[in-house]
Amino acid sequence: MDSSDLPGDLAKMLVSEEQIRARLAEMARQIEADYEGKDLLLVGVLKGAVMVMADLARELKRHIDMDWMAVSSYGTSTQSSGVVRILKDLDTEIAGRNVLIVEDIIDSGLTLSWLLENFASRGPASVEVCALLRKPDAAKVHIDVKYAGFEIPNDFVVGYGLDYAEKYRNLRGVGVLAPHVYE
Ligand SMILES: O=P(O)(O)OC[C@H]1O[C@H](OP(=O)(O)OP(=O)(O)O)[C@H](O)[C@@H]1O
Ligand code: HPA
Ligand SMILES: [Mg+2]
Repeated sequence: MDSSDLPGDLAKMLVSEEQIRARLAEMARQIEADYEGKDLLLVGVLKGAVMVMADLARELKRHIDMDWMAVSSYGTSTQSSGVVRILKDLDTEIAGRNVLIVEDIIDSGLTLSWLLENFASRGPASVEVCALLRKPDAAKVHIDVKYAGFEIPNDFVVGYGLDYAEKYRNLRGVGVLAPHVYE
């Protein structure tokens, strides 16, 4: 599906399915090299990170464990509420583990800053972040991202896991949502 399948809803496409696939493959090679010989637990942040997790995990040619945390701060808005709610906690203990948090996007950074603090208190061996998208101009807090896919402008985007009011997550690429949809 591309913007022509959703006339009017997307102002423009930003990152294509093919660009995402190629970038995730590059990131997977880096991750394989950095964690060679080490245990690795991928933690996906539901729901947005479902697509990134599915594609990144299948690119990795090594054993991994997977777990999920569900948090939400956007709800049906295009602005972060600033309040991160845990909807589902991890199923596994992360004490002593090498954790790689897998995210679709770092926007204000509030979700990850909260998650990193939360995880630090559980005594992991290491915690790093892998995010497909990042909006440098929207950052309210600085997040150290070890694996970053694409830097994008400060517009509300949808697709490849990212939603507006739960819709558009199934688009294969990422595009800017046309303002008339939410204004
Ligand atoms: O850097 P931030 O400004 O905190 O924004 C990033 C977070 O916001 C989105 O989640 P959302 O709260 O929309 O939940 P969802 O993944 O279920 O859509 C996205 O998936 C990130 O987790
Ligand atoms: O631009 C965005 N789009 C969808 N969800 C989001 N969550 C944070 N930023 C965004
Ligand atoms: Mg959302």
